[in-house]
Amino acid sequence: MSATTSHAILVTGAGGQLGTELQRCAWPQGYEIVAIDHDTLDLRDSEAIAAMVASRPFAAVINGAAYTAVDKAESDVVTAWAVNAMAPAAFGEACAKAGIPLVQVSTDYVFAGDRQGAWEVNDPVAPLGVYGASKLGGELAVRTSGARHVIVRTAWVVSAHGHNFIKTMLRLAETRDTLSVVADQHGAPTSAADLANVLMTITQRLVEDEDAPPGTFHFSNAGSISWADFATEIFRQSGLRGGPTAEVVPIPSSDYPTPAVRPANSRLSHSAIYAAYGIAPRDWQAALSDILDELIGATQ
Ligand SMILES: NC(=O)C1=CN([C@@H]2O[C@H](COP(=O)(O)OP(=O)(O)OC[C@H]3O[C@@H](n4cnc5c(N)ncnc54)[C@H](OP(=O)(O)O)[C@@H]3O)[C@@H](O)[C@H]2O)C=CC1
Ligand SMILES: Cc1cn([C@H]2C[C@H](O)[C@@H](COP(=O)(O)OP(=O)(O)O[C@H]3O[C@@H](C)C(=O)[C@@H](O)[C@H]3O)O2)c(=O)[nH]c1=O
Ligand SMILES: [Mg+2]
Repeated sequence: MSATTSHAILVTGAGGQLGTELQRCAWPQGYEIVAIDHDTLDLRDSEAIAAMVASRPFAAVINGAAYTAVDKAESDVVTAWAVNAMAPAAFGEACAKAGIPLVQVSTDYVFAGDRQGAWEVNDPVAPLGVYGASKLGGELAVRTSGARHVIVRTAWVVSAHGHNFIKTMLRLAETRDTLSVVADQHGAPTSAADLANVLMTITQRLVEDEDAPPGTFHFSNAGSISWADFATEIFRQSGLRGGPTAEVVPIPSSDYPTPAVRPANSRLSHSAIYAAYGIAPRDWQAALSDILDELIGATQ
């Protein structure tokens, strides 16, 4: 730790979308981000998690890692629960012992998506698949761990890095003229960079202000669209940059069978995060534009 560092923040998922962006954030002076990847710490190892948290005087932990392969989780239940539920439990226990706050990230997939309107933080959860259920297990473990904590549920995370819907669409468009995309699942995308900034703000508050509001919050970019709408705008903005384009054919989910069932309504209300932290998201189109600037280059 350098002489000027007073707050070391342990971040998991260093190689993932969120972990990458957390390392790119403009953290305030005095903060040091200790970002660890899968090779450094396997989250299936609860004892290794405890040892890592106790290894130096961290000021907070952000658990940005997760088992995010939604379909694969359906047939890899034990690993999904180990990473998404048991690891947060181990972080909760270790953070409670160390007396430091834990920031956990969760998902819209804890909801069944069977109602209209945006989901509020206290709405009833009823995950449709193993991924959502295991993430809910992680939420419950953190809530009951005794650690001071914030849980941020987000949705449809995208960035210029890692695996995500934008990169999949651009890759498929390289070889196909038309793409069939589901039009009956609604939500809003979330820029991993915007989410990282939100988690930075909340973590800083938790570290510096013991009265910072704990609990569960929702964050995504602003808007309400279907995956087909998202794909259409990806190709419109990609085309403006000379990038790949394809015609999007809207289809029902029944025409795109997958092992895991996805919620029809993933819209997340921002009222709680605004009330507690004054955080209001920008529109998803602006966030998409920044990501395509990075992936393809700025508009000519
Ligand atoms: N992606 C999305 O659309 C959404 C994500 N979220 C949540 O946001 C958070 C961040 O997601 P995102 O950045 O997109 O996820 P990514 O899939 O991009 O990254 C997850 C990271 O977790 C790591 N990881 C997985 N298993 C282990 C393990 N056993 N030990 C150590 N590390 C492991 C992965 O490493 P490796 O690849 O080496 O296994 C990867 O670097 C997660 O909590 C996720 O559940 C919520 C809603 C939507
Ligand atoms: C590639 C493709 C996907 N789809 C559909 C499948 C799915 O319903 C939707 C999005 O595809 P994805 O593979 O990105 O879906 P998925 O991996 O389920 O995305 C989810 O990931 C987890 C980690 C979360 O927490 C969620 O918020 C959500 O972002 O688009 C098509 O209709 N056509 C296509 O060509
Ligand atoms: Mg996926």
